[in-house]
Amino acid sequence: MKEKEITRYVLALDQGTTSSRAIIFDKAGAIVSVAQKEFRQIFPSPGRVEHDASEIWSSQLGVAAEAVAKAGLRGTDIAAIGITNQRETTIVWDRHTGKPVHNAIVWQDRRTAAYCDELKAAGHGQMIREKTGLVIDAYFSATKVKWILDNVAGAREKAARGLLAFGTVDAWLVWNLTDGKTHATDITNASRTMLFNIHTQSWDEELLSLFDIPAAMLPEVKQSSELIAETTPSIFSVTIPIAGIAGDQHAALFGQMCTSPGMVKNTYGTGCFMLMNIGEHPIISQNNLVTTIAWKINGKVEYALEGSIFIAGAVVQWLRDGLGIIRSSAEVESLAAKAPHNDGVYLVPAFAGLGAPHWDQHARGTLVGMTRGTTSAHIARAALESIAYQTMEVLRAMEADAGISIKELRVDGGATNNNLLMQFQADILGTQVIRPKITETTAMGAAYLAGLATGFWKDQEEIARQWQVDHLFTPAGKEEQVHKWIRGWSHAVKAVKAWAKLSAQEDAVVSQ
Ligand SMILES: Nc1ncnc2c1ncn2[C@@H]1O[C@H](COP(=O)(O)OP(=O)(O)O)[C@@H](O)[C@H]1O
Ligand SMILES: O=P(O)(O)OC[C@H](O)CO
Repeated sequence: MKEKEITRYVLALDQGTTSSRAIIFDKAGAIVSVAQKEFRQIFPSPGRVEHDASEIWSSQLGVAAEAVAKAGLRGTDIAAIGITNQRETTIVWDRHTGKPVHNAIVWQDRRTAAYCDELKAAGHGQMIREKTGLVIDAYFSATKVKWILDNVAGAREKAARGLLAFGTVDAWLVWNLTDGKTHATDITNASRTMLFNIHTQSWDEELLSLFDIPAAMLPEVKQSSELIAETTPSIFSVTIPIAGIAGDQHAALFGQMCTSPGMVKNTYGTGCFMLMNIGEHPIISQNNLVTTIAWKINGKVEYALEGSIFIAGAVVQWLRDGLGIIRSSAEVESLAAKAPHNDGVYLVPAFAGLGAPHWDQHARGTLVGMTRGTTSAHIARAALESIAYQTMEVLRAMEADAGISIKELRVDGGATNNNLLMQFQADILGTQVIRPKITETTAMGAAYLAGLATGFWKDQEEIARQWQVDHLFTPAGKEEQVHKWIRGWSHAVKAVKAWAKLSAQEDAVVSQ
């Protein structure tokens, strides 16, 4: 008798800034089950953001088990695991005990901003840009690793003796999934550390020496789609191959099937991250974007241009948790709709400085244009619009760098559920905004990368057929009006920068 074919699945672990998620996909690319757990955001002082790395691991492990159980599956049903993660967030742990020596320093954390200013003043910007594709900013991992080595008692000495390991969140998960047997990251995560040369595709000695980081701490760099390790049997009762890893934005680019040069996606989560596939030849941006590795598959590296916006969906969380004018993120849409126009009110949510294309570490959030008639609806609208305006600035920079006009923007992430925001986005861009049926593109990208490596999916053509449109937002703004709105936004950003400059000058005088 012919043996019944066993249906198998791919498990994606999506470790985000605010929650850990696990999603199981079947061969048709459909979601079979999802489990999610939020974890603690730790704000030790203004500008500092930390996570408890043990909580990252325990929440991720918990949701993985929950997703498998919810789908009624066992470990043997999982063909492969793909990992995708919040990027840049830095963890240093003791190789012997497996315990972190400090809380994870999150990508949003600004504690190394002053040191970054020193690096710029000392003229390292050009060299770092050429080698890593990045601009000097506290956002990337290098200065966070240095901070830990400089500030945790005994850490520098232990690191020099090879007793400490550094990793971004993917490496931390791999270490724990393999019970400390594998210390590895993938090339996309490596490309966000500011220690990795994206041209030679190796850790860079000059950068390691500049930041005084011992090479012995670094993980091995793997492709985004290959057999990286196997999980320790105690987790799922069997060993499962970890066969795909990519930073969340790179995974989303893949999950959106932006696999040809010129294709662009924007993810609207805590922050907004726009990536454009630029193919096999890295372009160094002339417009303050960063160049990053999109993925490495079958020995071939492809690159992307990226614009990172630090505060997007987070501005909605601030309306909910900080101002208390909405009870849930979803409520922002109906509140904003009560104000048909912004009536001149602009919110620039530079709570963690401004990312691309401004890169102003000292900028802070600003609300301008209020009158006695301003209501919470105007503020909600201004908050949503700020997400779209910031996206517009990045898209224009990308068009200038690539020398093309972008005709379609594929979108995903939590805030894309907001139709008012998506329509406004299309209006001010004059570009079609396309929301796919499955907006879990990050997890999907990680699943695809893992499934391709193990032969679960045959090739990229097979998975490209699975991508489907849910909604297409067509620009409907009147040109003159749109120009007026955009002018208002530009003035608001100028105000933020002027304020940041004045406060930086004042700080300098006070500290003299
Ligand atoms: N309907 C909505 N309108 C606007 N923002 C929303 C809406 N629903 C969720 N969000 C925002 O989206 C973010 C969550 O999206 P998600 O993709 O899960 O983010 P992350 O992966 O960064 O944790 C939150 O910041 C939340 O405030
Ligand atoms: O966790 P997200 O989705 O907010 O993404 C975080 C980014 O990877 C930071 O660069």
